[in-house]
Amino acid sequence: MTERFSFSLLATDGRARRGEIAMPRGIVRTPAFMPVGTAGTVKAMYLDQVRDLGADIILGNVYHLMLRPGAERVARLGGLHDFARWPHPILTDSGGFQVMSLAELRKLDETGVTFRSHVDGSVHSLTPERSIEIQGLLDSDIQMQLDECIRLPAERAEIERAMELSLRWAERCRVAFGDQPGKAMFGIVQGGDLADLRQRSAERLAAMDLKGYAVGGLAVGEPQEVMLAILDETLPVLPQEKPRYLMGVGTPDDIIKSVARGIDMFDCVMPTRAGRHGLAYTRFGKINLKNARHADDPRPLDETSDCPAARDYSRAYLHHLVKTNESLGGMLLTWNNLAYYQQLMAGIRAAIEAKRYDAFCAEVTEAWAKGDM
Ligand SMILES: CNc1nc2c(CC[C@H]3O[C@H](OC)[C@H](OC)[C@@H](OC)[C@@H]3OC)c3nc(N)[nH]c(=O)c3cc2[nH]1
Repeated sequence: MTERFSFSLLATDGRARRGEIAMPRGIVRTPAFMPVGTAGTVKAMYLDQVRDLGADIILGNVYHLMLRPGAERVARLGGLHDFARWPHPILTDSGGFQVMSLAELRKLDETGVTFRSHVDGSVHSLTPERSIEIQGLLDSDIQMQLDECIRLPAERAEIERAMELSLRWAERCRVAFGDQPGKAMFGIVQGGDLADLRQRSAERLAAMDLKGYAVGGLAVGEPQEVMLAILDETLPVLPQEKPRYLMGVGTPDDIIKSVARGIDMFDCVMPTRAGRHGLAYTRFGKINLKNARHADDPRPLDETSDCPAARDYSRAYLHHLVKTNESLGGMLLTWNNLAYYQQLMAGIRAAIEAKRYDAFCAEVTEAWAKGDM
């Protein structure tokens, strides 16, 4: 067991990287998909199941947890790991994105952001220092800086203002985080869709010598090719020996294309949220179990899978559960979807080790296109 946070590159294949993040609570195999555990729970899953699927790390969220049950209360109860019974690594987002997307009546200035809770209208404020303090109270292993993620399209002046503010907040978070050898604080690259601002943001964050870097401001509705072009411009400026985390991404296709450009970590609500809405992610692409064509189909989603939700239940039964809005429908499809995402990540890691990543991408893309009619 290691006392220090460290990242090691084990293999590369082109710009794709196979690595490991080591910290006191465990090892994260990269490229990694991090199930979203917003309020200390991966919705519709037992965390033992999440672990059994191969997840090395899950996400938590300052915004949700500071509102309910409150960061000081979680700290009094032993921190998020004890509270949620997840003894492995946890990464927490800083709350900035959620304030901009969920809260009402918010005011943002140099000091931070003041907002009304979307839950009960109570007024709260988040500064860089308070966000890091909350993440410390949660005992989070990887803490994100407070940043301002703006919606695209936006004027250059607005993108530059938010990017520069996020850089000043990164420095304040770095000071507030201090020296915690077993934990990490990641900076978040902003700069919208403007290559020169993205590179300036990445260079200034790289100069802060942080333990890892996220690429933010993406997966906010822009076309995939715009996202990938921004990665092509931004990643070469970030240090090769530090982990890179693409926030909020994405579909299986987003993931394989972003790994090819040098991303190590991903998070996305898609597999869990889609599962609750009747959508299954499989080796054959997406299957919408609401569709009547499944009503008499005795086949499981994927008889070759080692996940019971994919292997042991007929599509007819899953269709029935989804149509009758039974809780078990969302539970089984979430289980299936997270299993598929972790199987995809395991395949990605093995392909990079075997230096056959391009062939792997061609194989999975062909299988998605062929479907399973
Ligand atoms: C979807 N596209 C997407 N998500 C971005 C998140 C939030 C990730 C966040 O996205 C949900 O919150 C809303 C998740 O909860 C539902 C959070 O999980 C705990 C997750 O935290 C890492 C970003 N967070 C920050 N701090 N900065 C960003 O620029 C940014 C960009 C994102 N794009």
